[in-house]
Amino acid sequence: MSRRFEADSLLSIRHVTKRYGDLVAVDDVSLDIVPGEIFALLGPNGAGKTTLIGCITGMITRFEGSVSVAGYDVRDDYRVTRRLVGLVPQELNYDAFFNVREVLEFQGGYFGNYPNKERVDELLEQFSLADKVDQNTRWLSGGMKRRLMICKALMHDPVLLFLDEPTAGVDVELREELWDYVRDLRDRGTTIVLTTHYIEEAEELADRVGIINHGRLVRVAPRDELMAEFGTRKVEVYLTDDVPSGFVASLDGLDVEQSDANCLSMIVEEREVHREGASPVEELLRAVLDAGLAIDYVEGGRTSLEQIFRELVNADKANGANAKGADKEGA
Ligand SMILES: Nc1ncnc2c1ncn2[C@@H]1O[C@H](COP(=O)(O)OP(=O)(O)OP(=O)(O)O)[C@@H](O)[C@H]1O
Repeated sequence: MSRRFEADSLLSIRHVTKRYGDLVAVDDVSLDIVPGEIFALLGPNGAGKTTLIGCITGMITRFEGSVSVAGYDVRDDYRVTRRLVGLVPQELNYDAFFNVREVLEFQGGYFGNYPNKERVDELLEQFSLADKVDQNTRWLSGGMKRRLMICKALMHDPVLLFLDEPTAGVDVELREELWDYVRDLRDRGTTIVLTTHYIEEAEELADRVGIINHGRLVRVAPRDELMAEFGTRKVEVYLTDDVPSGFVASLDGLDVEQSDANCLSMIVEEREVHREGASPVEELLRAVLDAGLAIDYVEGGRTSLEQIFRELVNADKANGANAKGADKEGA
């Protein structure tokens, strides 16, 4: 059994490529997942997220490159890595005729752990399902079903948990509830990789974000770094009266627009907000007050990862187009 485990990398993905005929679903992906982090793999439909997870969790075994968990190769040492990894797939994956306890006990059985009443009770308690233990799974609410799937994936106490689109199609309230459970899991020591379409989900939960498009990892960065690099803030200053004519033109060096009769708006890059000295926001407010104008209220918003994501994906497309152009020129 081979084992090369660098302590700062629980999951090590090296040059993984998965082809389906001519389609390259995962294209030369290399990535390390650090113990204790929540990592969000963010990408549009068909980007290759589920395929990449399949290569790690043993659903897909024919791929180029290598993947190891805690130093164990997922193909050579699959018996070990299956115990280290848990997967919550997108679709419901339990027998609808079982009750809650039976679903979990059977799952424990796959890992030689049947019946494990203590583990079942512990998980049901942790995921607020204790009072549903004897309930038929068909009668659980959508949120309870999702929580039961997480419990099922945790029965063998994996160190690394994959959540494939954990909140796809769930309402906002339920999504926030599931986020709390995911954070709690991480706080208890489980390392988490989740895939999502929802930028908001990555922004809320992830320590680091990997953006995947057409099978390629376009960018991996700490969430806050992405926000600082690409994020912008919008500030709107509403005056009690209309903006006097000529006032906007007098704001030298400030990129301010009059977006309504009584409203001045400005887009500020995140790094400008935190620069040394007066920020553009402060300069605008000072100019307004110095001109003797009265402020009714001020509104502010923050651009989400959505915009960052679009910019990166567009940059990737442009690079791809350039590369194609260069290929043609070279041909
Ligand atoms: N078994 C398969 N045979 C052929 N093509 C496949 C197979 N599985 C996936 N694909 C293709 O591989 C590409 C990546 O699919 P994948 O499911 O990994 O994307 P995804 O990012 O998870 O998408 P989604 O967010 O919609 O779940 C898609 O073009 C998909 O059609």
